[in-house]
Amino acid sequence: MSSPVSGTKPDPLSNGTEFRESELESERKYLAVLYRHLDGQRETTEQRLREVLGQGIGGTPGAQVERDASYSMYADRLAQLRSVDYGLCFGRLDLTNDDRFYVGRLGLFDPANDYEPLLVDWRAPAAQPFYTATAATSSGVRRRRHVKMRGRQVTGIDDEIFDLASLNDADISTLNGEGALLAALNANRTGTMGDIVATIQAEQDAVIRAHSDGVLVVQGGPGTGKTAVALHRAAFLLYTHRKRLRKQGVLVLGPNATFVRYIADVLPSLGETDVLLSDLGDLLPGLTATGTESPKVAAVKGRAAMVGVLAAAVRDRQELPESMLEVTVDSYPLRLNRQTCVKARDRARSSRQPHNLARANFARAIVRALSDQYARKLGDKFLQRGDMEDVRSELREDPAVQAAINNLWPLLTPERLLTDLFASDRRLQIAAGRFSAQDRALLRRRPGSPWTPADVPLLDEAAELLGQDNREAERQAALAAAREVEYAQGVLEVMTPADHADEEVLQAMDAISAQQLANRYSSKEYETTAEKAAADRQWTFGHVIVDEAQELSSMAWRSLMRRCPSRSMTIVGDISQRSVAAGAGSWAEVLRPYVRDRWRMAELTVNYRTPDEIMSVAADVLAEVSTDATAPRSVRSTGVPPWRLAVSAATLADEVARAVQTELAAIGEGTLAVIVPEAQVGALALALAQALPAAFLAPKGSLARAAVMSATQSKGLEFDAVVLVEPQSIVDESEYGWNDLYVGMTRPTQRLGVLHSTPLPAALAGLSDRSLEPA
Ligand SMILES: Nc1ncnc2c1ncn2[C@@H]1O[C@H](COP(=O)(O)OP(=O)(O)OP(=O)(O)O)[C@@H](O)[C@H]1O
Repeated sequence: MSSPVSGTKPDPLSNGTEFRESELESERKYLAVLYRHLDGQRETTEQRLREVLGQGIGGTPGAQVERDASYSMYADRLAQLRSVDYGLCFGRLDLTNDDRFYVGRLGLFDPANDYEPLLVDWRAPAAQPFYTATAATSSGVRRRRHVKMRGRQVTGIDDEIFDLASLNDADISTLNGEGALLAALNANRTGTMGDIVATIQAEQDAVIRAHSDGVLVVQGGPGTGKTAVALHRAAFLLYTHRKRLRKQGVLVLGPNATFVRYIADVLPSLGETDVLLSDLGDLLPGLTATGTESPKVAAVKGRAAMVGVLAAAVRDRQELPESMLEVTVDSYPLRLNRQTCVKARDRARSSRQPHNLARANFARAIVRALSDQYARKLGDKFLQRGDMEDVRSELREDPAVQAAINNLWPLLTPERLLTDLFASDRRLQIAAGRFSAQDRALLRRRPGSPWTPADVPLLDEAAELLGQDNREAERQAALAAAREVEYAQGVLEVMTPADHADEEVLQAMDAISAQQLANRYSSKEYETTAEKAAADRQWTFGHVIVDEAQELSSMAWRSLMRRCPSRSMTIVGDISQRSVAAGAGSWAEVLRPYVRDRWRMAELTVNYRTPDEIMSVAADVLAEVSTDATAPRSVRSTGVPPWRLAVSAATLADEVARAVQTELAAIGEGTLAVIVPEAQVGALALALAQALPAAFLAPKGSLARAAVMSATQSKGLEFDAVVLVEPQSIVDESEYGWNDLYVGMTRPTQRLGVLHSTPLPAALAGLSDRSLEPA
């Protein structure tokens, strides 16, 4: 087995049991000290938080701001202190200059001893050698120790000694550099991703700690830790640039809601709770895109040319009357001819403002034209200077005038624009005339049907083109704020009964104004940056991380880039795992419109998930995807060959159920996926839920041990065992069928079995034939 983990092997002849025991004992004592400090800090922080919350309300606005800042500081610190209990400390570095320090999930200092560091945060520069030291470049490290914990108990230690000359027999008894990594990789999966903070490898560490300027692309095959690295990078950047990023926020974008749920625990386990995790379908505030559609439709919606289509669709809504439009005001018939409307429209368009904002210019020109006529009807020689302004404002409010303006230049929401466009052949013909009739037909959508993830970048683009007239929203917000103050006034009056109006006694009214009380209880005061960002479509983030980035369409990239004008981005993906036509053909092609060639790339080359036996067959499938691509090197082997079994179509569901049972028994506690052609997901999910309810159905709130899904749905996830069904159909089902098969085959951490009723693709010849095995 080859491994990127450095270190020397234990000498089986040495017997350093005593040394090992005494080292274990001393680590237990040290960890007990760390937990005492952790508990102490929790208590102090809880106390401070209670004090802030219990502080007399009121004071100057400055004091209030200060109190709110203290509140969020203590609340964040408490969340962090509570999140690190599990695996608080996982390593120790002994340096050649005899210094020693412990590495863990957060930094702890000893206030009684001049704030000496007791535990170094894994993200601090001092901790880096814990991840990067090798025998060749030891960076002054003599020993790297992995401390294994269960709950708060130290259960073991593994050492690597880099200064081989100093190695003694006792040292040898604690040696086993790869132990921690292999234990982590061999462990059964739980269904949600865990952090890898104790075992980050050197090539991953380089990506995690890379500087945050500009665009960094992280390309790596399946299982190379791209997702893990992306999440740890978010934690690292928040630690290193906390002030800036806390204010601006960090966005982590995943491919779908299942994936976002799968990774949701990692950052909190690292003490970071203020990162916005989202998928494309959830990127617009107030809208969840739950609809599904064929990849062909998504591909058309994802084209860069949709920018022009939407711009044309907006222009199409800035209409002109055929010849003459009659508007009756106060029973006077007023007329708008086409020429007047053309002028008003040109003037509004030349303001270069978005549609909804430019509407005011259009309305002004129309009202002016109508009021001139109206004044003439009234007899303008009787009008005084200044009367004209009154006439205009009267006309502006007149329902007939408003209806005329609305017809010619309607206020539009993004949803309205897209609904109308996709519901009408005529509108589509006007806006998307350059698309083929077939592609235009793919864009047709029944009004009211749910929005899909591919609609989201279009709605976002539409929102940009339309702009938002915030005046009404601001008016409503001011009204709501006034209502809050009024309510607070009422509360204060109740707290200050009239018959106790003793001047000497401090009453609530003296301590706080209604305005302050209203602010104090407005929930917005305590919103986190992630919450604020999630609620604001126009929020721009300090750093954006995109996972499975090969799946994003041109339109999705536009939406994303809009959210990150600084272009401080980490883009993580694998071109070979692309499964949609709208996705990326190459990173250069995707990034050129935004940063030209000013981006850098890091590659991850070691597969920590898929065992060597499975990966060598998957590599033959990868050769069908691309002759240039190289499969990542597996870090471990299991000795279990992946298998295949030919079955008849009639018995397929029964055979799959049987295979699932055998595989579940083989993996003990772990998780299993049945990966099937898209068209068979529904039928097989039903059959398996009936045949094996205990495995496929979970009580509410917990995860089932086994699930049926398509290869595309399995992207980014992993399972201890995978039963893959009808690989040839998976290949045939889509333009990117080989990519999908490659994704499906690289999901297992332990075992893979393939069942087929149609002939196997030749690339799977490396599977061992289970039907030849003795029963
Ligand atoms: N240094 C490490 N120590 C322990 N586990 C690791 C390490 N690096 C990666 N892993 C584990 O390997 C598995 C694969 O990692 P991850 O899902 O991040 O890979 P990926 O490159 O995103 O894969 P894919 O592209 O196939 O979705 C995860 O279980 C992850 O926790």
